[in-house]
Amino acid sequence: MPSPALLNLDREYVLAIHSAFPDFEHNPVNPNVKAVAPVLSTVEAAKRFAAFTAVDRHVLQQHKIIGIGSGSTVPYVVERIVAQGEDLNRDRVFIPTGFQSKELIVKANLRLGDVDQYPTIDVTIDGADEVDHDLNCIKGGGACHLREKVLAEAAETWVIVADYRKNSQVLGTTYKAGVPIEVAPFAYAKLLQNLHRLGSPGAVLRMAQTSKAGPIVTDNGNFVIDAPFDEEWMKEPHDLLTKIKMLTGVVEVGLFCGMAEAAYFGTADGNVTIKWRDGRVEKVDVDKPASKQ
Ligand SMILES: O=C[C@H](O)[C@H](O)[C@H](O)COP(=O)(O)O
Repeated sequence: MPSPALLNLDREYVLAIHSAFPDFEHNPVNPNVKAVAPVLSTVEAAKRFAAFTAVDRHVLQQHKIIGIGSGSTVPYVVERIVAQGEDLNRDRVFIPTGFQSKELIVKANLRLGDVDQYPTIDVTIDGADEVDHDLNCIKGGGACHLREKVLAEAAETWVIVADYRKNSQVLGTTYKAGVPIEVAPFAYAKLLQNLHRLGSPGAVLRMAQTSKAGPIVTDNGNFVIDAPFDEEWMKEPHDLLTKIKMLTGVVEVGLFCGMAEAAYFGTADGNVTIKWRDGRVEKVDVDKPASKQ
């Protein structure tokens, strides 16, 4: 297993540099070489601490089939898994939730598999757009939620990693774009009408932002509708999920309810808050060895 010192060194470095030079960006590859690309802001450092801590606790020696989720925190998950060493990773198979995670797995020289070969996964670690007090999540900001939900269901343990901005009481507090809904393309207009009638007058088809005219198309060839609902709806995400899922033409809804074992949030001060399924909230000081927490 990687040395905790790897994590500690980075934390001290990031905090020291950020207090002295608030605009300084951290190079996680080699802190002494500032020009060599990727750089870490406070938010990026938070994502990395969350990902590292979650991998250390949940991707264990006995785990051989591992799901890799999507989003901006997941590259750090792969970084930490790679740091566990070739001996451990040689016998493992990694299942992606989409194009991004497939690329991460392949580029890290890890063995790629698919969920149709491995319908039971030891552990899947994934990002989220927002997580509520009960570990219900909004996912699908990157349009990956269909595959993500299949891998979440397939996993014996499903764990979320994110930075502090995603940690909420009620879904929709910080992620305002609405509930991502993957839909069959030919059904989108009827579904927009039905969603407006259900209680989301602001529901819209998600359009490509750059380099493509028209709607975004998912890895599965479908469209995505973003449907904002008010707080009363979002307080009961499972009811909302059930209602949306019943609409004909819906492929999958980006509400993940009652699925997570734990959510790891990197905090702005360089530590990690863990919210567990049973309601416990644990603060992890990444400077201290696990035995002293
Ligand atoms: O479809 C995308 C996934 O659900 C992502 O896990 C989610 O959008 C979080 O992504 P990010 O970490 O980039 O905000």
